[in-house]
Amino acid sequence: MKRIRVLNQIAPSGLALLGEPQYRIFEESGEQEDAEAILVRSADMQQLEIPPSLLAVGRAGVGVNNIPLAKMNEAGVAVFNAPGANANAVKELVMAAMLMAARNLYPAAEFVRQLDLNSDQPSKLVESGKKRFSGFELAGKKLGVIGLGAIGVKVANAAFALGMDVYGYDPVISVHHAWHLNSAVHQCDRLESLLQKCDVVTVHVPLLDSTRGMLNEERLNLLPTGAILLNFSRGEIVVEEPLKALLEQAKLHAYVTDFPSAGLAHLPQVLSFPHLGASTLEAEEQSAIQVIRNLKAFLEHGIVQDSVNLPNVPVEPQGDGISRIAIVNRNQAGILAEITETLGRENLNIEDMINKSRGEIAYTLIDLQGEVDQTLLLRLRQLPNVLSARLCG
Ligand SMILES: NC(=O)C1=CN([C@@H]2O[C@H](COP(=O)(O)OP(=O)(O)OC[C@H]3O[C@@H](n4cnc5c(N)ncnc54)[C@H](O)[C@@H]3O)[C@@H](O)[C@H]2O)C=CC1
Ligand SMILES: O=C(O)C(=O)COP(=O)(O)O
Repeated sequence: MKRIRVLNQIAPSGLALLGEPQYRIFEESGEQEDAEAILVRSADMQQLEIPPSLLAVGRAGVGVNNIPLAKMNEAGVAVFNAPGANANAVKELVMAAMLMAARNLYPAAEFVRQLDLNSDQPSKLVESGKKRFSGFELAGKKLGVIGLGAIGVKVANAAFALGMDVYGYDPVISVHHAWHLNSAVHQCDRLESLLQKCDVVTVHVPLLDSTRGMLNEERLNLLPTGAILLNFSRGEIVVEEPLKALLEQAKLHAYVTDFPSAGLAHLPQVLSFPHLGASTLEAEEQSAIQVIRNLKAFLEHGIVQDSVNLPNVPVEPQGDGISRIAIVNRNQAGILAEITETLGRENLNIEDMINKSRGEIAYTLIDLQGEVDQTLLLRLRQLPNVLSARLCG
């Protein structure tokens, strides 16, 4: 039985794929030492102790900044996410946010909530108040999309359909996403040129060392007066103090974010949501199902698909009588020879073997004739550059 620890609420339709008797799902931290896999959404795992039994982490969503990736690499633990699974949910919220900000919908609705509609002439109150909330149309305005991945491409295409003139910045765009981007989207080679010209700017990059504080004082100051900034990516991508100053000086029309902060949330030009981007039934189900399928394929057969730290190794298992060993190792010269030598000493005949690397880490999948015992796995784990070794199944 494989034990799966769940750190956040995961869609039941996904968890249903991990049925008994093969799997047992638990939440309590007391049993943590035994978990072979952890399922998580946004719970912070940075300080979590990694149990020696852990083989994999599944993030039912996209962002993995809550997971200590370097620590996972060092422990030979595979980390999976669900690329694209919640992109439509985020796109729809971003479009709603853009419209809310351009048409001042939140303060307008608040105004109506406070009106005395039982008065003699409620329509007079409505009509006299509405001029305070006059907004602008999106059609014909320039939208800048920073990060053209699963979400950015959908936002760019939807904005184009609304009649916006769309600019995109992504120096490392994938071929897959480039194929799906409307060809009318203008390409910006420099972030600065996008910021200078766009009336609305939306950011869709992952939180990495290279993107933390990417929208700093110098860059924020390039935004045209009256611009709207949307951040449904991560709070840390925008530097708060200069943004606050621009909002207080009314140089920006609005900041709409999914990541509320004490320093900004109280400002009238700020509209904050409680990290709602992926909180739809559809996105929650799709994310859970997608990541759990990949997690199962890894635990049961050593197959790697959509991992954020291991290379893709989509090799189906062979027939009966074949044992499969999965090894996560440092990507260093000589390690394969050490592994095959260790197997040779046990007279084990290799049927098939694949080794793929990704940065500092490599993954080796070996199909063998016959039985594999715990002593062999222990010997493999003791090799200096082996991070984890296990028998699949
Ligand atoms: N508010 C919410 O509930 C959600 C927020 N997110 C956030 O949105 C982020 C993006 O999600 P996806 O589009 O699904 O990810 P993705 O991986 O498909 O796209 C990210 C894009 O950013 C680009 N990029 C990376 N560094 C860049 C840089 N320095 N400048 C410009 N572009 C850069 C990449 O090339 C890639 O195309 C996630 O990492 C997460 O932080 C994602 C889902 C839900
Ligand atoms: O997928 C992401 O990156 C998100 O930010 C969504 O987070 P959540 O799964 O709603 O906690």
